[in-house]
Amino acid sequence: MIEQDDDIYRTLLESTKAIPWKINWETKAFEYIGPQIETLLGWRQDSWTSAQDWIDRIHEEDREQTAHNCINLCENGIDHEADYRALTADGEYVWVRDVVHVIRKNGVTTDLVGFIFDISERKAMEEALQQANEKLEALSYLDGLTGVPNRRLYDKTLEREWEHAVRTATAVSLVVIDIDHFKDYNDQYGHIQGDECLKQVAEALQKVAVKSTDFFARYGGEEFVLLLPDTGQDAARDIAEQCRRRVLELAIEHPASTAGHLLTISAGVASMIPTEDDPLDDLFSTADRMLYQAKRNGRNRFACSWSQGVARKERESC
Ligand SMILES: Nc1nc2c(ncn2[C@@H]2O[C@H](COP(=O)(O)OP(=O)(O)OP(=O)(O)O)[C@@H](O)[C@H]2O)c(=O)[nH]1
Repeated sequence: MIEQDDDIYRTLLESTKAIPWKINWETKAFEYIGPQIETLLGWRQDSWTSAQDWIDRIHEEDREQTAHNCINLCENGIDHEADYRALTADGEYVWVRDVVHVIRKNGVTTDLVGFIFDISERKAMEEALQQANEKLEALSYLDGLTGVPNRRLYDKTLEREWEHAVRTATAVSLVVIDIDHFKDYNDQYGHIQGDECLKQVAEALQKVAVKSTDFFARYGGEEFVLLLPDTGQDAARDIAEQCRRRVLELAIEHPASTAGHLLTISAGVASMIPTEDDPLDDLFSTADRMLYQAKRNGRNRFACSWSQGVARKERESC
């Protein structure tokens, strides 16, 4: 009767997808492993002789941590699970989950029994999900219309660069750019052509950001920002002038503009060597104030502010 039961248990164990195994903890020898292991990994059932075979067939990157944790937990009599990539006989890897039960006698570990599960499908799904999430995350930092970075990424970048400038006592500059009389452009040509115009302007302005640390973004509406780390007032002024010229060179007709018959931009430039006492908002609010000064003084121009500590110098260019 007992022998018959053994047969039934064996048949049951060997017909499941979970692969049963048993290791003698003292000798570290495999006393049993289900024949399904051959289907999953290609290694013959009788090739699993010792725990070292198991360790050797773990992916190099997972091996040390998996083996170390497992040995530790087994010695302390703690049941556990481990996910790792198992080597197949033809050199591929399959994600598996090992569920380990520790058998102890008088507080000493004697045997381990467990099941190996194929979790490769779930892992593939997790990886696809993670890739989709990363793609979504990247998209969430781009402006849908122009494809350039958006305000969200600008805020993040500004924070990082501001901290860098404070820490290294280096200059940081910001150019805030606004298309002149864009409402009139939309009114004359319609919103769709207005969108096209925004795309063209974004593309032209993005090309001005040549240094790897320069960061260009659409701030919102018809307003763009160019953040220039490690850049003082003279270089920032040159860059603002380049922005103004690049947009003018697009030669987009805008007869309703008071700044000429072509589409133009105005810009405000703020440059500073910030200290810990300066609020982060200072850079934008100063550049924005300079932008409105440029607008007030006739558009198609920029105005600059340079500050270090309490000293502030402002000037206008056209
Ligand atoms: N086509 C289009 N228009 C936009 C978009 N975002 C903002 N605008 C338009 O940009 C215009 C901005 O107008 P205002 O803020 O009055 O400024 P302005 O007409 O450019 O005048 P100044 O800035 O003073 O030179 C508004 O008409 C908005 O509808 C967009 O994504 N597409």
